[in-house]
Amino acid sequence: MSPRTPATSGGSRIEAQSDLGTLATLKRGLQLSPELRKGLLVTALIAVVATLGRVVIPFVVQQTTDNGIMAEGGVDLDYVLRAILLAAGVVAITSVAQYAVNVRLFTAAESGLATLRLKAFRHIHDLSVLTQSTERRGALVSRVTSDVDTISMFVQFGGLMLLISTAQIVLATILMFIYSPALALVAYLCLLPLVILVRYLQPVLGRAYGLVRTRVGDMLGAVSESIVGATTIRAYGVEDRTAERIDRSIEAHRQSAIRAQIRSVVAFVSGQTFAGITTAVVLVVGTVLATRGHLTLGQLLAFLFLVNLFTQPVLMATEILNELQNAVAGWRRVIGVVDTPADVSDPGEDGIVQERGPITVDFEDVWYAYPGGEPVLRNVNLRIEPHTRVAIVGETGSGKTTMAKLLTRLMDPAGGRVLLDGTDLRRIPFSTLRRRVVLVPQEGFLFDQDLRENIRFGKPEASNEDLDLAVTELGLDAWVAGLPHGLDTRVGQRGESLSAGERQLVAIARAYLADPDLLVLDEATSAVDPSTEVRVQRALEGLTTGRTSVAIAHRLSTAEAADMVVVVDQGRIVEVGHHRDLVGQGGVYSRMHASWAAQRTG
Ligand SMILES: Nc1ncnc2c1ncn2[C@@H]1O[C@H](COP(=O)(O)OP(=O)(O)OP(=O)(O)O)[C@@H](O)[C@H]1O
Repeated sequence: MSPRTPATSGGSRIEAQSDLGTLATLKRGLQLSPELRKGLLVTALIAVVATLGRVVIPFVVQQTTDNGIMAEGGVDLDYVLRAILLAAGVVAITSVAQYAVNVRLFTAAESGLATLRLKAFRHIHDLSVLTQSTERRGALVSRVTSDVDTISMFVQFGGLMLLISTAQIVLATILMFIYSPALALVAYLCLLPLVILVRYLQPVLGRAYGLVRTRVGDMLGAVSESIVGATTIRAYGVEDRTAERIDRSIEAHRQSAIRAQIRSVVAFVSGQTFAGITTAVVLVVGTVLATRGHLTLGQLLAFLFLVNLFTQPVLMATEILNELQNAVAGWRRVIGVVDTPADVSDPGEDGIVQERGPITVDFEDVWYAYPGGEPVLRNVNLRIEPHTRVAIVGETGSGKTTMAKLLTRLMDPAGGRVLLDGTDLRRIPFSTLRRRVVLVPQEGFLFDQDLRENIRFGKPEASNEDLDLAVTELGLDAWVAGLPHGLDTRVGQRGESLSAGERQLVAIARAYLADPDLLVLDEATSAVDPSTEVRVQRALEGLTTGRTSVAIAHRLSTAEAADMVVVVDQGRIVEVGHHRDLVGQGGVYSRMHASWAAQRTG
């Protein structure tokens, strides 16, 4: 990429939904959940058996009427009895078959959708932090929970109905044409408007249900954001405004749901009407044909049953289409996640595995721009030798954190390369990279477990002895001993029962246990009390000693203690050197340092 063209890179957006058509969506959905396809043919065959039973009943009615009740020489009771027994047997077989179809679909649906959930969750983790942040967390959660549920509902109910209905229509049609092609044609003609209506309503319903799914996502997004940000909301007394936002999203969902339901009710009622008309017309035409001798009484009765068998699925079709549209909308949104390309991809086995040891870092003509924005890093060239403590300083928004994100490969540069021991980061497998490079963010995330497990995140296989040793070496033993249950003290959700400074200590201990070759530190800006500050500084000292480290320094005391200070200004490196030398140069750093020193003494 030419350095002169504004470089935009990183984070592909998570699609609100994939733009695949209905059939393509179903195909991709089945591809993602192979369990849904497995054994489908057998299930379809059992469904045919289940339907066969339903079609046999009108046939038995016709036979019983024509050859039993209307038999020449009076009612043939023996014949009627045998026919009833046959019908009972068929009903029993039908029930067993229907049960089997249900269970098979149910099992396939649950297994297939569990796979889909798993794929979606894994993929969300593969996406860069930038891509993830294009969507609110709650909305992402809704994609793997409620959207997948709509698919499940369709596969379990709609799928069954679809299989049975198709078989029912085919078998009923065959029997109708055998009895009377003319009357069968009449029935078909009557139902034609209904088929046209269903085709017209399908896209309308699709759009309506797509909107409902989007609104569910919005609603969950608003609610989860308000829960996560509860402290800030309370602190600024903006509960009313937040409640209004949630009310609005709930109201928008209510309206879209009602609109979709009204459309589906219209579809259902029109279906009912056409079905009624069909039965009436068949009855009238059938009676005329019967009186003229073209149809027996038994055939006419059977026809009425068959018309019912025929209209039922067409009626159900609107409901099945509802569910299908709902499921397709859900599928599209899940596929939108799964098919978002991972912009930061793991080279895996094709990558270059590196041994642990002293590490050299190079930024080679690195450019970066957040999607749609101006470059925030331009032409960055930097070499960091092994065992060097580097402090990156600069005004807020100058691009320091962006450098850290590129260095830990949370994002890839738009231009240029970041190299570890001469190898492009993009060619190093994640497993190697995560072992060699560790980022200590400003606010490390603590899980609702005890301190021990939180620290162990740095190295899951670490023993309790390793943990105790790490705590002692970092000079944290006195602090741990002062906690109610020592290392077994629970930290609460996101570490809320610890102070900001204590959370930093846990993050430092975690990184120490991980023992990386390169440490990237985003220095915390939150103020902590003096005694914790001393502890944090001591622990940081222990953590960075003998290691290559890059600290995004918010306190210039960190820069004073560093081996090398890198000064960033508006996305460019403007000065590099030791604190001592830079202060004397009268440049950006010396001005920053002078104002910082004045603030401290003032
Ligand atoms: N996710 C993002 N999307 C779009 N722009 C971003 C994003 N993150 C940062 N920026 C922009 O990129 C520029 C550099 O940001 P960066 O976080 O690297 O600055 P910084 O020097 O670390 O600032 P600070 O000292 O305040 O942490 C800023 O102008 C910021 O607004």
